[in-house]
Amino acid sequence: MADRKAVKIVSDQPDFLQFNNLACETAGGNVIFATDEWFAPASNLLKREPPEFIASAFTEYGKWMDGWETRRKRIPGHDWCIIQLGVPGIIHGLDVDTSFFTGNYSPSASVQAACLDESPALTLEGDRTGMAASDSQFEAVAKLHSESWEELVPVTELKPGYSDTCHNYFPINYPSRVTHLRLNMYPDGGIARLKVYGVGQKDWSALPTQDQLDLVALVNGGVCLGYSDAHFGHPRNMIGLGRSANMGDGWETARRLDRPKNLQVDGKGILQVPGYEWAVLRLGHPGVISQIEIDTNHFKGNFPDSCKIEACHLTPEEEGKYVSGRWSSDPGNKWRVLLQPQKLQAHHRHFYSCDSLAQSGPVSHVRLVIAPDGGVSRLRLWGRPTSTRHTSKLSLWKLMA
Ligand SMILES: NC(=O)NC(NC(N)=O)C(=O)[O-]
Repeated sequence: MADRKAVKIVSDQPDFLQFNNLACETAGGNVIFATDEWFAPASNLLKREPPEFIASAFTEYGKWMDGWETRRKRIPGHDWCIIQLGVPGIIHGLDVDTSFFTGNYSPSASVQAACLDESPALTLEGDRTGMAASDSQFEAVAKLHSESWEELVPVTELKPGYSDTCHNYFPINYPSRVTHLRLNMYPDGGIARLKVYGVGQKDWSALPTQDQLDLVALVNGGVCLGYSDAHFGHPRNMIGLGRSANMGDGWETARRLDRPKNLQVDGKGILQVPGYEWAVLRLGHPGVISQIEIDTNHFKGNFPDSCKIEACHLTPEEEGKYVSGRWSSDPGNKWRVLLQPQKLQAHHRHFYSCDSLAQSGPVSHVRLVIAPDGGVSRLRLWGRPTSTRHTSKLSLWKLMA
């Protein structure tokens, strides 16, 4: 399976890679305009799967490439595209990934950001035949919606798409909510993927307080802050849109090596094992949880035997203590059981309503514990936001050993 790739955290990788990809097509990200898409469409930038190279693949336009690739420019100007984020939010870092673009990568790029009320009504078309919109045409349309596009990344040289140079990481320190990005290539060329790492920011004031919603959903500002293991799939996948596409679209740990040689179960049929795995998530807004869904979709020979959920309410300052440095798996004994240990089934949606939940107060963080290991495709925490606002300050992400 192409995207079932081990998430191996290498120490020189930036912390921001742990946040959500707000531009991913599976989160609703969309390219709304590109100056030129001769060799390969800009929508490829937002694909979830890692870039591929197929040596024998050609189209009538040239070599098939898995990314956005424009013509060799023979007229003034440069190429650019506009991306509407699937989830508007605060951006903490970018990866301009040039994988497999070697003799045809874009030598330099810059990125601009805007917070637009709605998508610009771009009727301009970048195509494979004529010349696309000029900068002045674009400005005329975009300025109707935004005073200015802010520079997130100045014009910067990119590295070519060899396996050891393809990731061009840019930490971003920009405190405002972003809805759209403009990616500029100077002057032309190819970029495989644009990953936009950050945390969603929802306008909670517009929401009737009686509404129940999934408080941990990516689109509602949920974010994974720590985990014990993510060998096959990152826990952030659990808060993605809709049901999971495949096993790669979920949280999957490696098999624990401390499993007893002969397994035993207790009276409830739950395996007696010493080890477990965990993931901590911060809700988009503190709230009272009244229904939980744990979906093991696609995990058939590798679903966890059991799970439980703990929860707590932390202020941003308290959170800072646990997240700055290393997230402690036991933040000052603040965890309280929300869902008692439950036996799980393969490839199944498990629903737990208020009667099964052990507490009713407002919570801001949860810890999903699975035993001994395995995969969970989705976690949904349905509830009502409470009036206290959790200002999500930037959480420095660190992995635990
Ligand atoms: N061999 C190539 O990749 N050539 C060209 N690109 C594609 N995709 O065909 C080019 O000129 O950059």
